Amino acid sequence: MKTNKLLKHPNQIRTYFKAEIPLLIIVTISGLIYNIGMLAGPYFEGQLAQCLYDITRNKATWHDMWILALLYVFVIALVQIARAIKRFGVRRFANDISRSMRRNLYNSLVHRPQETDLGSLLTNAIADVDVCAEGIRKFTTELFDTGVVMIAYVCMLLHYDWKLTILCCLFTPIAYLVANQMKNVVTLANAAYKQSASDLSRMTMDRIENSLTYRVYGREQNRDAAYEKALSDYERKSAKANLFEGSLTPLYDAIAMLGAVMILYFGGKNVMGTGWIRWNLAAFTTFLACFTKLAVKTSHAAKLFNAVQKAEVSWKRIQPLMEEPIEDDFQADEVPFTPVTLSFDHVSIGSLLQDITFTAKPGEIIGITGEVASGKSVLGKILIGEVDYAGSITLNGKEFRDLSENEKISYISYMGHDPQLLSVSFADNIQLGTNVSAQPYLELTDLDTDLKNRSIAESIGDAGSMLSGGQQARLALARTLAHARSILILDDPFAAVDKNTETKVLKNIRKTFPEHTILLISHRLYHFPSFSHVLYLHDHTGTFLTHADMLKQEVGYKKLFEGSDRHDEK
Ligand SMILES: Nc1ncnc2c1ncn2[C@@H]1O[C@H](COP(=O)(O)OP(=O)(O)OP(=O)(O)O)[C@@H](O)[C@H]1O
Repeated sequence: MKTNKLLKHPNQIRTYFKAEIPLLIIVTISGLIYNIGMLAGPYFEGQLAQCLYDITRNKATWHDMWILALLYVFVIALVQIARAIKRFGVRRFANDISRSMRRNLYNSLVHRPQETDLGSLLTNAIADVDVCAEGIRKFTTELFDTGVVMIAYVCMLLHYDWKLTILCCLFTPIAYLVANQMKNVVTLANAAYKQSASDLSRMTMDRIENSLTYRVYGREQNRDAAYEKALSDYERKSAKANLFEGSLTPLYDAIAMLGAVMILYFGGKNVMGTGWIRWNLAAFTTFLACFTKLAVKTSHAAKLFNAVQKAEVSWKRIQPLMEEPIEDDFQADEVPFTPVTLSFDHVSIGSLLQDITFTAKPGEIIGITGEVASGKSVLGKILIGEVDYAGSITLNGKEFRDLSENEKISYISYMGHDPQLLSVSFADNIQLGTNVSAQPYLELTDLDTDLKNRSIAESIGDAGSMLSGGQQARLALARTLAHARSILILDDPFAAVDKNTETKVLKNIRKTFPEHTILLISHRLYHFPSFSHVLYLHDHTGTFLTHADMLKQEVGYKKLFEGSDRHDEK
């Protein structure tokens, strides 16, 4: 049934079935009515044939025939209604499963530590969800349309003549074994065909990409000959693969239908009164019709297993991605501000950084700097739960790793390297669906000057494509500040901003957030002298001092600081 709730235990397939129990009951009932009702076809065909025979012998009338025909139409109509209900139910069931899987998958992916390529992971995972849902739909359909109906047909056959049933059904496993043997040949032919197709497209790409080189070096003729050879190979192999594949079903059907010869012979004897059992014409016709329908169904039985197999492969890929849901209805903006003291105590991140110890108090700005790739950004990402660490990090004495997701969110605001702007207006990018007023933050980040002739309701283009790098950075900063929590982590917020604007914005930040704890990661150190302390990352560790002391003690820091100034003078 349609649900907007995230399912608990999303990594167990039964979870999705459990959520759909009412729908499954409807599918089961309508599926049983439809598939058992399928027996009505052969039964009425037999009765009609018998009735016709009886009319010729004056044992029945055309009126009887009419009644029988009407009854037949009525029963078939009922069966078809059940079929429609079942089909609708199965579709709905598969759609619901697809929706639940997508919701849970999306939820676990957005709460996952940053993946290297989340986009392609999500694309592949969604494709797998589709295969899974389709597999479940096909399995449910085939379970009734093939599984249940086959059992019903076999029961019907056994009821009429069990010896003849065994005899004629013997051909089905033989057909299956032969088809299975053929399958290996078909698989080999298909593999050769796919290989040939891939060789051909590789050669085609090579001809297109390197045509100039081949022409300049006079190798075109040689390439033409090789291409012709690959083309002929492709034609031969594709014809072979198609021929084998196409012959599989007719061969299966031909062997399975040999059972019909048995029915004609032994069933005929039953009608003549010299067989194992006494039959009238109706029994003979019903038995034959039932058998032909069963033979056709058995040739589809493999579908049931194929559907499951395919879905299983996809499920195995997405299962590890399905994590327990995290409900997103938490509103961090509603949590009142509390001044926070942040302490790092002998924190290490693998071999990248060791023994980082410092304390940042409310109202302080800590400048974090270091050489390229020294781990500045990774350090900031610890506090958004993206990076594992050893040692201890406390917020007002509470261990960071013991906080719930929501507690972490309510303490920390983070602005990373990538502005991650949405393709909406200036205002919407800042507000993010909340009631916060955008204008003060545009002023705070000096964006209001840029917006003199524009409206804040104007779109910023695809992910901010209509803004300069500096404007993108300041808009991202405005958004972070509009949702400022106790600790602000700003990773290179002024990378694309000129010095004057940087000075102005920093002054505004100090004024607006006097009690916040701010970690400012930067390559540019103009303002570091005014910061409370500096954390300088070098040689896989960090030194924490005031700017003045750092200048005296760390030559590397001194060079960075002087380099920053010189760079600015240019
Ligand atoms: N979780 C992690 N554990 C260990 N190393 C990591 C982790 N994540 C990234 N790294 C590596 O750490 C190195 C430092 O990355 P980081 O982005 O923190 O550098 P940075 O000091 O911010 O550099 P830049 O000045 O270029 O911005 C990179 O080589 C990166 O591949």
